[in-house]
Amino acid sequence: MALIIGLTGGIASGKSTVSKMLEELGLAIVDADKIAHQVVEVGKPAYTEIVRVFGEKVLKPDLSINRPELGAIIFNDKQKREMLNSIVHPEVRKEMLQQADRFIKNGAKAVILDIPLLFESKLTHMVQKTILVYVDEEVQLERLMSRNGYTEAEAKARIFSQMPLIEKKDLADVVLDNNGSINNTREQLLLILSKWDIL
Ligand SMILES: CC(C)(COP(=O)(O)OP(=O)(O)OC[C@H]1O[C@@H](n2cnc3c(N)ncnc32)[C@H](O)[C@@H]1O)[C@@H](O)C(=O)NCCC(=O)NCCS
Ligand SMILES: Nc1ncnc2c1ncn2[C@@H]1O[C@H](COP(=O)(O)OP(=O)(O)OP(=O)(O)O)[C@@H](O)[C@H]1O
Repeated sequence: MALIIGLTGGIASGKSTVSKMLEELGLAIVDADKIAHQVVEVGKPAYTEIVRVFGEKVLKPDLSINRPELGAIIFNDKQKREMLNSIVHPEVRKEMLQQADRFIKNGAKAVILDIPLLFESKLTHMVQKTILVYVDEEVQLERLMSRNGYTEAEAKARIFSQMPLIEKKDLADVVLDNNGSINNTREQLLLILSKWDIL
Protein backbone atom coordinates (compact mmCIF):
# COMPACT_ATOMS: atom_id res chain seq x y z
CA MET A 1 0.00 0.00 0.00
CA ALA A 2 1.35 3.45 -0.92
CA LEU A 3 1.66 6.00 1.87
CA ILE A 4 -0.22 9.20 0.90
CA ILE A 5 1.43 12.27 2.44
CA GLY A 6 0.03 15.80 2.48
CA LEU A 7 2.73 18.47 2.20
CA THR A 8 1.55 21.90 3.22
CA GLY A 9 2.68 25.28 4.50
CA GLY A 10 1.82 28.89 3.94
CA ILE A 11 2.58 31.18 1.05
CA ALA A 12 6.38 31.41 0.67
CA SER A 13 7.05 29.09 3.63
CA GLY A 14 9.20 26.80 1.47
CA LYS A 15 6.79 24.14 0.21
CA SER A 16 8.13 24.17 -3.36
CA THR A 17 11.67 24.01 -1.99
CA VAL A 18 10.80 20.86 -0.02
CA SER A 19 8.74 19.44 -2.87
CA LYS A 20 11.79 19.78 -5.15
CA MET A 21 13.89 17.84 -2.62
CA LEU A 22 11.29 15.06 -2.59
CA GLU A 23 11.21 14.98 -6.37
CA GLU A 24 15.02 14.73 -6.49
CA LEU A 25 14.73 11.73 -4.17
CA GLY A 26 12.51 10.12 -6.79
CA LEU A 27 9.21 10.39 -4.92
CA ALA A 28 5.88 10.89 -6.70
CA ILE A 29 4.51 14.44 -6.35
CA VAL A 30 1.06 15.81 -7.11
CA ASP A 31 1.27 19.62 -7.16
CA ALA A 32 -2.02 21.45 -6.41
CA ASP A 33 -0.66 24.88 -7.44
CA LYS A 34 0.44 23.52 -10.82
CA ILE A 35 -2.93 21.85 -11.37
CA ALA A 36 -4.72 25.06 -10.28
CA HIS A 37 -2.88 26.83 -13.11
CA GLN A 38 -3.76 24.14 -15.67
CA VAL A 39 -7.50 24.01 -14.90
CA VAL A 40 -7.89 27.74 -15.68
CA GLU A 41 -6.24 27.60 -19.10
CA VAL A 42 -8.21 29.28 -21.89
CA GLY A 43 -11.38 27.37 -22.76
CA LYS A 44 -11.39 25.04 -19.73
CA PRO A 45 -14.72 24.95 -17.76
CA ALA A 46 -13.18 26.82 -14.76
CA TYR A 47 -11.82 29.51 -17.11
CA THR A 48 -15.27 30.12 -18.62
CA GLU A 49 -16.81 30.34 -15.14
CA ILE A 50 -14.14 32.80 -13.92
CA VAL A 51 -14.80 35.10 -16.89
CA ARG A 52 -18.56 34.87 -16.26
CA VAL A 53 -18.19 35.72 -12.55
CA PHE A 54 -15.26 38.19 -12.53
CA GLY A 55 -15.65 39.71 -16.01
CA GLU A 56 -13.21 40.30 -18.86
CA LYS A 57 -11.16 42.69 -16.73
CA VAL A 58 -9.32 39.64 -15.36
CA LEU A 59 -8.10 38.66 -18.84
CA LYS A 60 -4.84 39.57 -20.57
CA PRO A 61 -4.90 40.76 -24.21
CA ASP A 62 -4.19 37.16 -25.29
CA LEU A 63 -7.37 36.16 -23.33
CA SER A 64 -5.53 34.06 -20.73
CA ILE A 65 -6.19 34.82 -17.04
CA ASN A 66 -4.34 37.89 -15.75
CA ARG A 67 -3.10 36.31 -12.50
CA PRO A 68 -1.83 39.48 -10.78
CA GLU A 69 -5.15 41.21 -11.59
CA LEU A 70 -7.26 38.32 -10.25
CA GLY A 71 -4.93 38.04 -7.24
CA ALA A 72 -5.36 41.76 -6.44
CA ILE A 73 -9.12 41.18 -6.31
CA ILE A 74 -9.34 37.95 -4.36
CA PHE A 75 -6.60 38.45 -1.77
CA ASN A 76 -8.36 41.61 -0.58
CA ASP A 77 -11.91 40.30 -0.50
CA LYS A 78 -12.91 37.12 1.37
CA GLN A 79 -16.23 36.72 -0.44
CA LYS A 80 -14.61 36.96 -3.88
CA ARG A 81 -11.85 34.59 -2.76
CA GLU A 82 -14.46 32.03 -1.72
CA MET A 83 -16.19 32.47 -5.09
CA LEU A 84 -12.94 31.76 -6.93
CA ASN A 85 -12.19 28.81 -4.64
CA SER A 86 -15.61 27.30 -5.33
CA ILE A 87 -14.90 27.43 -9.07
CA VAL A 88 -11.31 26.18 -9.05
CA HIS A 89 -11.00 23.79 -6.09
CA PRO A 90 -13.40 21.01 -7.24
CA GLU A 91 -11.51 20.78 -10.56
CA VAL A 92 -8.17 20.71 -8.73
CA ARG A 93 -9.31 17.95 -6.37
CA LYS A 94 -10.58 15.80 -9.25
CA GLU A 95 -7.28 16.05 -11.14
CA MET A 96 -5.21 15.50 -7.98
CA LEU A 97 -7.03 12.24 -7.24
CA GLN A 98 -6.54 11.05 -10.81
CA GLN A 99 -2.81 11.80 -10.72
CA ALA A 100 -2.43 10.12 -7.32
CA ASP A 101 -4.30 7.02 -8.54
CA ARG A 102 -1.99 6.78 -11.54
CA PHE A 103 1.12 6.88 -9.32
CA ILE A 104 -0.37 4.25 -7.00
CA LYS A 105 -1.26 1.94 -9.92
CA ASN A 106 2.32 2.30 -11.16
CA GLY A 107 3.57 0.98 -7.82
CA ALA A 108 4.72 4.16 -6.04
CA LYS A 109 5.77 3.49 -2.43
CA ALA A 110 4.65 6.97 -1.39
CA VAL A 111 2.73 9.78 -3.05
CA ILE A 112 3.12 13.40 -1.92
CA LEU A 113 0.11 15.69 -2.33
CA ASP A 114 1.52 19.24 -2.25
CA ILE A 115 -1.52 21.29 -1.18
CA PRO A 116 -1.07 24.85 0.18
CA LEU A 117 -4.63 24.96 1.54
CA LEU A 118 -4.73 21.40 2.96
CA PHE A 119 -6.04 22.51 6.37
CA GLU A 120 -8.12 25.52 5.25
CA SER A 121 -9.97 23.36 2.71
CA LYS A 122 -10.30 20.44 5.16
CA LEU A 123 -8.66 17.96 2.81
CA THR A 124 -6.79 15.90 5.40
CA HIS A 125 -9.10 12.93 4.69
CA MET A 126 -7.22 12.58 1.38
CA VAL A 127 -3.91 11.80 3.14
CA GLN A 128 -2.52 9.51 5.85
CA LYS A 129 0.25 11.79 7.13
CA THR A 130 0.77 15.54 7.05
CA ILE A 131 4.02 17.52 6.83
CA LEU A 132 4.00 21.26 7.50
CA VAL A 133 6.78 23.50 6.18
CA TYR A 134 6.92 26.16 8.88
CA VAL A 135 8.56 29.59 9.11
CA ASP A 136 8.00 32.46 11.55
CA GLU A 137 5.70 35.19 10.23
CA GLU A 138 8.53 37.79 9.89
CA VAL A 139 10.57 35.35 7.78
CA GLN A 140 7.51 34.50 5.68
CA LEU A 141 6.80 38.18 5.05
CA GLU A 142 10.40 38.94 4.16
CA ARG A 143 10.77 35.95 1.78
CA LEU A 144 7.44 36.66 0.10
CA MET A 145 8.23 40.34 -0.46
CA SER A 146 11.67 39.52 -1.81
CA ARG A 147 10.57 36.60 -4.04
CA ASN A 148 7.56 38.33 -5.61
CA GLY A 149 8.55 41.99 -5.33
CA TYR A 150 5.34 42.67 -3.37
CA THR A 151 4.85 45.69 -1.13
CA GLU A 152 4.33 44.88 2.54
CA ALA A 153 0.56 45.42 2.10
CA GLU A 154 0.39 43.07 -0.90
CA ALA A 155 2.36 40.39 0.94
CA LYS A 156 0.28 40.73 4.12
CA ALA A 157 -3.00 40.48 2.19
CA ARG A 158 -1.82 37.08 0.91
CA ILE A 159 -0.51 35.86 4.26
CA PHE A 160 -3.70 36.90 6.08
CA SER A 161 -5.89 35.10 3.53
CA GLN A 162 -4.56 31.81 4.93
CA MET A 163 -4.73 30.08 8.30
CA PRO A 164 -1.76 31.34 10.39
CA LEU A 165 1.18 28.92 10.21
CA ILE A 166 1.33 28.83 14.00
CA GLU A 167 -2.20 27.30 14.01
CA LYS A 168 -1.26 24.79 11.32
CA LYS A 169 1.57 23.60 13.58
CA ASP A 170 -0.98 22.04 15.95
CA LEU A 171 -2.70 20.19 13.10
CA ALA A 172 0.31 18.64 11.35
CA ASP A 173 1.91 15.26 12.13
CA VAL A 174 5.37 16.62 11.38
CA VAL A 175 6.69 20.19 11.35
CA LEU A 176 9.78 21.05 9.26
CA ASP A 177 11.28 24.27 10.57
CA ASN A 178 12.45 26.20 7.49
CA ASN A 179 13.64 29.34 9.33
CA GLY A 180 17.22 28.12 8.97
CA SER A 181 19.25 27.03 5.97
CA ILE A 182 17.91 24.88 3.15
CA ASN A 183 20.42 22.18 4.13
CA ASN A 184 19.07 22.14 7.65
CA THR A 185 15.55 21.66 6.29
CA ARG A 186 16.79 18.84 4.03
CA GLU A 187 18.28 17.07 7.07
CA GLN A 188 14.96 17.29 8.95
CA LEU A 189 13.17 15.91 5.90
CA LEU A 190 15.55 12.97 5.41
CA LEU A 191 15.13 12.02 9.06
CA ILE A 192 11.34 11.84 8.72
CA LEU A 193 11.46 9.90 5.48
CA SER A 194 13.77 7.29 6.95
CA LYS A 195 11.58 7.08 10.06
CA TRP A 196 8.59 6.40 7.79
CA ASP A 197 10.70 3.86 5.86
CA ILE A 198 10.19 5.63 2.54
CA LEU A 199 13.81 5.97 1.41
C1 LIG B 1 -5.42 34.19 -7.48
C2 LIG B 1 -4.41 33.57 -8.42
C3 LIG B 1 -4.85 33.71 -9.88
C4 LIG B 1 -3.05 34.30 -8.22
O1 LIG B 1 -2.09 33.67 -9.00
P1 LIG B 1 -0.52 33.76 -8.67
O2 LIG B 1 0.18 33.24 -9.89
O3 LIG B 1 -0.20 35.13 -8.18
O4 LIG B 1 -0.28 32.78 -7.44
P2 LIG B 1 -0.15 31.19 -7.37
O5 LIG B 1 -1.31 30.54 -8.04
O6 LIG B 1 1.20 30.78 -7.85
O7 LIG B 1 -0.31 30.88 -5.82
C5 LIG B 1 0.72 31.22 -4.91
C6 LIG B 1 0.29 30.92 -3.50
O8 LIG B 1 -0.79 31.75 -3.12
C7 LIG B 1 -1.59 31.09 -2.16
N1 LIG B 1 -2.99 31.05 -2.65
C8 LIG B 1 -3.42 30.89 -3.92
N2 LIG B 1 -4.76 30.89 -3.97
C9 LIG B 1 -5.18 31.06 -2.70
C10 LIG B 1 -6.46 31.15 -2.10
N3 LIG B 1 -7.57 31.05 -2.83
N4 LIG B 1 -6.52 31.36 -0.76
C11 LIG B 1 -5.40 31.45 0.00
N5 LIG B 1 -4.16 31.37 -0.51
C12 LIG B 1 -4.05 31.18 -1.84
C13 LIG B 1 -1.00 29.68 -2.02
O9 LIG B 1 -0.13 29.63 -0.94
C14 LIG B 1 -0.22 29.51 -3.28
O10 LIG B 1 0.84 28.59 -3.11
C15 LIG B 1 -4.21 32.06 -8.10
O11 LIG B 1 -3.54 31.92 -6.87
C16 LIG B 1 -5.51 31.23 -8.04
O12 LIG B 1 -6.07 30.95 -9.09
N6 LIG B 1 -5.96 30.86 -6.82
C17 LIG B 1 -7.13 30.05 -6.64
C18 LIG B 1 -6.78 28.60 -6.66
C19 LIG B 1 -6.08 28.17 -5.41
O13 LIG B 1 -6.66 28.15 -4.33
N7 LIG B 1 -4.80 27.76 -5.54
C20 LIG B 1 -3.99 27.34 -4.45
C21 LIG B 1 -4.16 25.95 -4.01
S1 LIG B 1 -5.07 24.83 -4.99
N1 LIG C 1 15.66 27.84 4.09
C1 LIG C 1 15.60 28.88 3.25
N2 LIG C 1 16.48 29.89 3.35
C2 LIG C 1 16.42 30.97 2.52
N3 LIG C 1 15.50 31.12 1.55
C3 LIG C 1 14.59 30.14 1.40
C4 LIG C 1 14.58 28.97 2.22
N4 LIG C 1 13.57 28.17 1.84
C5 LIG C 1 12.95 28.80 0.82
N5 LIG C 1 13.56 29.98 0.55
C6 LIG C 1 13.16 30.99 -0.46
O1 LIG C 1 11.92 31.54 0.01
C7 LIG C 1 11.02 31.73 -1.07
C8 LIG C 1 9.76 30.89 -0.81
O2 LIG C 1 10.07 29.50 -0.95
P1 LIG C 1 9.15 28.54 -1.84
O3 LIG C 1 8.93 29.12 -3.18
O4 LIG C 1 9.72 27.17 -1.74
O5 LIG C 1 7.81 28.64 -0.97
P2 LIG C 1 6.35 28.05 -1.24
O6 LIG C 1 5.83 27.68 0.11
O7 LIG C 1 6.37 26.98 -2.27
O8 LIG C 1 5.59 29.31 -1.77
P3 LIG C 1 4.20 29.41 -2.61
O9 LIG C 1 3.17 28.72 -1.83
O10 LIG C 1 3.99 30.86 -2.65
O11 LIG C 1 4.46 28.83 -3.96
C9 LIG C 1 11.77 31.35 -2.34
O12 LIG C 1 12.33 32.51 -2.89
C10 LIG C 1 12.85 30.39 -1.83
O13 LIG C 1 13.99 30.41 -2.66
